[in-house]
Amino acid sequence: MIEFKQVSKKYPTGQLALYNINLTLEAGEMVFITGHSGAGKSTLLKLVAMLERPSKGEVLIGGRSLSKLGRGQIPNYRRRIGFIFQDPHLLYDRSVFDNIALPLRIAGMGQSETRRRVQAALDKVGLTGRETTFPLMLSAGEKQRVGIARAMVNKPTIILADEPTGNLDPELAQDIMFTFAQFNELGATVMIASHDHGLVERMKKRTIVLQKVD
Ligand SMILES: Nc1ncnc2c1ncn2[C@@H]1O[C@H](COP(=O)(O)OP(=O)(O)OP(=O)(O)O)[C@@H](O)[C@H]1O
Repeated sequence: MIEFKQVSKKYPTGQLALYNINLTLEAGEMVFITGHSGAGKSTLLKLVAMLERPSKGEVLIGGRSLSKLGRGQIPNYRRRIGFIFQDPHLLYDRSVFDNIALPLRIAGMGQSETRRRVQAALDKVGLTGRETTFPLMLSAGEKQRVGIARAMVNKPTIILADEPTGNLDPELAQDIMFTFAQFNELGATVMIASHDHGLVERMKKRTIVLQKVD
């Protein structure tokens, strides 16, 4: 479902981030991407999200090369993707509800459907009842959960997470990984970049190790 065919990525600075990557993920799979700092984990995820483009080779989703997507099709494609970063970048002057509702409002969704979807997302990340709370009142783990709910509220078919537990203590980190596993069980394809080897091992999922290109 997600395929990398002989993909290399060189940044305009001349830095080669990925070299000749071949990789196939089945629809509904959950994989971890590990490797040392600078090995290209973030770059790999960015290529799937079309935040970067390959310098060589191609990335295919459902058999279709992303290079064939017209400019007008890119927003629609991105709506199928939930991207979670190490820092959830919440809006601090908006409530938990409004933070999670943001992608739906941007997509022009009506109020009652928005409310229903936000409630469902809150429920999935275990934050029911916190809708009116402001981010400053939340713990680091709760903030990350709000970020996850915001990424999930559009019901993405692909979830990309870049070091989503980097700032969290081990117990919270494990919790967050189980939350991703739950979304995976509901059918989403999940790719998580992490350098926490212990945590990745405990999750017992396929692990792809990237080597730094010299
Ligand atoms: N926008 C950019 N411009 C130039 N070089 C970049 C850019 N982004 C990443 N790189 C370089 O590409 C290589 C791979 O970076 P990337 O962030 O993908 O690795 P990573 O495995 O995610 O690293 P980390 O674990 O430290 O986040 C590194 O050498 C990095 O310096």
